[in-house]
Amino acid sequence: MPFAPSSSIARLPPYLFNTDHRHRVLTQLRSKATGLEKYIYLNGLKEREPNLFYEILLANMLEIVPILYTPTVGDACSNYSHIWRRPEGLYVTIEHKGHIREVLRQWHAGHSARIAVVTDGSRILGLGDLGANGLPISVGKLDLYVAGAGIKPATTLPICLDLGTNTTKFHDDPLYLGLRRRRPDTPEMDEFMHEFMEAMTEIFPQLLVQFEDFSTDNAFRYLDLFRNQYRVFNDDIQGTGSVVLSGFFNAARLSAAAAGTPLTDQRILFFGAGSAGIGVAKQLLSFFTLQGLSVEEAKSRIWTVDSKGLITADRKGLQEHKKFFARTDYDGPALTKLEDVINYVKPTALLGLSTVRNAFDEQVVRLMSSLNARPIIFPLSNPVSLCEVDYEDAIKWTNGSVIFASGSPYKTLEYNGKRYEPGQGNNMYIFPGIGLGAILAKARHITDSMVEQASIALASSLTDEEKKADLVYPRLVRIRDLSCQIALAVIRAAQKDNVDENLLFRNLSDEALLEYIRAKQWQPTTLNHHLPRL
Ligand SMILES: NC(=O)c1ccc[n+]([C@@H]2O[C@H](COP(=O)([O-])OP(=O)(O)OC[C@H]3O[C@@H](n4cnc5c(N)ncnc54)[C@H](O)[C@@H]3O)[C@@H](O)[C@H]2O)c1
Ligand SMILES: O=C(O)C[C@H](O)C(=O)O
Ligand SMILES: [Mg+2]
Repeated sequence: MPFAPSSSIARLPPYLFNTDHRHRVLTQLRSKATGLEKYIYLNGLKEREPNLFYEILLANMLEIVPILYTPTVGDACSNYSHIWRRPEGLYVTIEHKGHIREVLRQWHAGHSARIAVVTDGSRILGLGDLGANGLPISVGKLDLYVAGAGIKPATTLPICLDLGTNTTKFHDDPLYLGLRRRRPDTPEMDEFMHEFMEAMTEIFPQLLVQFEDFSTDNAFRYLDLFRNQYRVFNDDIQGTGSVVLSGFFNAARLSAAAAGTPLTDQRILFFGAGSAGIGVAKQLLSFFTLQGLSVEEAKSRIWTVDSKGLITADRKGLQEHKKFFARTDYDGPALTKLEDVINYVKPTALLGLSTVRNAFDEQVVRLMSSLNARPIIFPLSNPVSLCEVDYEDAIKWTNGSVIFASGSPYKTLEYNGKRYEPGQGNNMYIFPGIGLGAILAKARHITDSMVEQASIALASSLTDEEKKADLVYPRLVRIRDLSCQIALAVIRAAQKDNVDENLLFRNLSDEALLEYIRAKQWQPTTLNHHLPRL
């Protein structure tokens, strides 16, 4: 009789227990030729061995976050219909209108979701309307909730709303996974969104909803419509505002050390006036008023530019979200070239949220450098292929004086024998901590002051060593600790605003609450999980 293994253990290679499976996984990952292959490999690993996946992610944040998240997640979205392997999240489609509750109820069986990231795929990073291909954005943000804030994986819910797409090439792609139709008009979409939010709240009463990568008009409209009714926030408006304020605050401190300009005398030029640009401008305005400026004084420190040039109040047909910061004090000929705007404004800080690759060219960067001992230049558009200026060029053209943070990651580099370390001004530093704080406090709403306090907590978290290295953001490897500090600030702000339902925290000291938050963070279990499942 030939030998027949009687138990599954016999299927394991004999020396497996003496090898390090983590090492094997990293070796396999690193052998993949492209970012997209690495992305596919990691998501397969997450499905097969979730504990191992999160353990490896936590131990190798700098290497793995840019694969699961920005910039590679942008490639994953662009190609999602072609690389799709298995269901990874929930699709709610416009055809479900009228029975969204039932769709959510089906998903709910066995799931107790606490945080959902919801996109409608209409403005994925700077890549435009990707329709049903947008799901990986929600999946990637939730990977960071788990890794960065210690939210339990089983309580996360990635959602893509498939309302069609206006990118018609997808309608003709035989592999496209979504509905082949154009997006609905505003009244129909509003009806859908109201039904969706009502159903979400009914089926998942504890749920926090993060809106992600909605096109700008809808991003502002649904935030305004829902923020006082449900537990929601918009990451691109509020998360980005909060994270950029933190970096700006630390950058202003560095620029003040070189030029003596007080924080409230900074002159900030926004290149790009969409959900992100205006979200950041509003956050800065609010911060300036906390520093003692009136709203008018604070507004006078901010200039915005869109594809038509400097935004002025006399421009015809200005979109609603651009009106507040439109300048009333300029009546010359339209300023359409960035260099002309810079010569007029003389900014101390230039923030890019425009999706225009290389918009900060050599002339622009040298001009900023000629105006400032240490120019603040933040090219924040994602992914890296849409970034307004590469780090190396910004260093070279300012002879190393630039204070820099980009939306997508850049590597540390050497220039003239000195080491330079870039900042990454990405909302990934903020949303995990806001979510963690809001969930623990059982906050009914996400208030402005919760978002603002998150920003201040992040800005204040630089260590002495990080300050010495001229950093404007803390190192990403500390994200779990940073998320605890941000969550603490968010909980305290929720208490002040009386939106917290978990009243027990009110009696705890900051030290005790911080300890509690730390203890609540989910950890991948380390027992035996490095063995493949049989
Ligand atoms: N770093 C981060 O954390 C972060 C967060 C959110 C968004 N973003 C990035 O910011 C970018 C913009 O996002 P959004 O939601 O505001 O998009 P959006 O489409 O609403 O805004 C883009 C803005 O740029 C302007 N613009 C376009 N072409 C221009 C040109 N040639 N000159 C000047 N202005 C021009 C548009 O008029 C618009 O005001 C995206 O790339 C997104 O990935 C980054
Ligand atoms: O997703 C990111 O990397 C940041 C931001 O939310 C964006 O839309 O670009
Ligand atoms: Mg986004």
